[in-house]
Amino acid sequence: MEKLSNGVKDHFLISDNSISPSAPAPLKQPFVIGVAGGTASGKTTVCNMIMSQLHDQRVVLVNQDSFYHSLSEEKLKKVHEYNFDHPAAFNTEVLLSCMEKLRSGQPVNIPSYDFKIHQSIESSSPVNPGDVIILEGILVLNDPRVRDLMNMKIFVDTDADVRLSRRIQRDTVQRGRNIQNVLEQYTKFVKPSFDEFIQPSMKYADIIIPRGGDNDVAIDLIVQHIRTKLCQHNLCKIYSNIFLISSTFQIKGMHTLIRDVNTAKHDFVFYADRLIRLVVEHGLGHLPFTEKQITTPTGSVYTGVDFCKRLCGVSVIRSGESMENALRACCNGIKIGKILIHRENNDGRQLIYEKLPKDIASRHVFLLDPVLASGYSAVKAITLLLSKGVPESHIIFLNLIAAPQGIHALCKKFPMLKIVTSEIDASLNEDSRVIPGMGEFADRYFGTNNISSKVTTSFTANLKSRS
Ligand SMILES: Nc1ncnc2c1ncn2[C@@H]1O[C@H](COP(=O)(O)OP(=O)(O)O)[C@@H](O)[C@H]1O
Ligand SMILES: Nc1ccn([C@@H]2O[C@H](COP(=O)(O)O)[C@@H](O)[C@H]2O)c(=O)n1
Ligand SMILES: [Mg+2]
Repeated sequence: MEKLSNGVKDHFLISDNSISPSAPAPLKQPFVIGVAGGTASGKTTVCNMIMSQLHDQRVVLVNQDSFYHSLSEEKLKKVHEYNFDHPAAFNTEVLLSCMEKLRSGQPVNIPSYDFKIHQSIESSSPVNPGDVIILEGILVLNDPRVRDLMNMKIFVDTDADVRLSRRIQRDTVQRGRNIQNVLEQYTKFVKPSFDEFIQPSMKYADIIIPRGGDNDVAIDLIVQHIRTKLCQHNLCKIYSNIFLISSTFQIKGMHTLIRDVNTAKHDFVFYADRLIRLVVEHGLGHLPFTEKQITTPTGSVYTGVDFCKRLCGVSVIRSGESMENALRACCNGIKIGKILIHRENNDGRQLIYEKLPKDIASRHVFLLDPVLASGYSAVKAITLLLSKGVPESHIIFLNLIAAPQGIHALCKKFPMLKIVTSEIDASLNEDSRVIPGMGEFADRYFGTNNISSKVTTSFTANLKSRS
């Protein structure tokens, strides 16, 4: 890929939506990285290294420097009294608007800045959006509005003496300064502003890179992480507690069958069971474990792990009951509780019935419901589990299909909860049903398509009389 500053190789058009927990996620969002650090810490060097390793991706580099206010004639006369290291030196409104446009897939005109004349020059060619947007600058982690745009925040942490000596060299060679100017500016503005604004912004970084471009290990790890994130669904980039099983053609094939309106009950059950088993196995992988050593028949010692034993399942009646067999098959003798939640209208939910293990507070709980739609029922179920003393971090919600609306609702309200799902669907329709979805899961699994409402009514009445 050609080296780009404020540019990108190819035009790449994506949906107009921005990532926000309330808006439905578009199909593909660029991954935004912020790279901050003191002057001459090696930010540009680190960005160039990341870009060269991501040569097969469309990467756009945006410099915060491009958004410096141009100095007026009056200010130019007293340039030695101007603080270029203060947040007010930047036109952050324009920076935000350019970043929003790039994030939503629109090309933008980013100004170029000339350090010799302290003026910005309108860039003639538009910058196209990319798969990855890197925003680099001394103060990019200082303003919360700018930080909120980022999926990954990096701080390049290089020793102050090293930075000063590099700055003297760079500014005298490239930026038309003399040593006297550089030292005066450094003492008067650069260092005090570093201490007041830049250094304190380090606490917002996800990754701190000591020694900047010399730190190959850090750069490799960052690139690896970006590659992983680029393959992920947008919602997995936003929330760290949603786990989407990696798609394979087998999984896609099973989804094709269970989603097909013409699939007969027998096949629906067979393929739904296979998918449920995969989700359950994946969910089990999120349990804590302890190291265990055993002796094999050869007399050798094998160091392995011991499964977590304090578990239980809780199925949301009726569809969640379809997942019980898979859980029992994986965890012999596991206790399984039940919850029945009645849907009153689109957003109303009433808890009708609950039967939970008495000691549920001391167990890790697998909450079972094959479809996560609006999330109202799941919120009700999780709230019940929390009221019984189950720690939020001990609840793993297993489902086959999740709608973005349900994911936003749960992940925002319960950040410690884990959700394991096999596919994330596009949206909900006006009846709050998942689309494309697979229709009424319980009816298709239990073969109650025609008698569903009668069964549910009598079943609900029966359970009410039991409780
Ligand atoms: N690891 C390094 N070793 C030696 N010189 C470096 C190193 N990293 C950066 N430099 C030099 O230091 C100066 C500032 O680096 P740069 O990456 O532009 O910093 P920043 O973007 O943080 O101001 C440049 O002249 C660059 O070539
Ligand atoms: N006209 C200007 C504008 C900025 N500076 C200095 O540049 C530094 C930021 O750029 P880095 O590449 O070092 O991150 C900043 O510390 C300003 O002091 C300038 O000297 N003249
Ligand atoms: Mg730079």
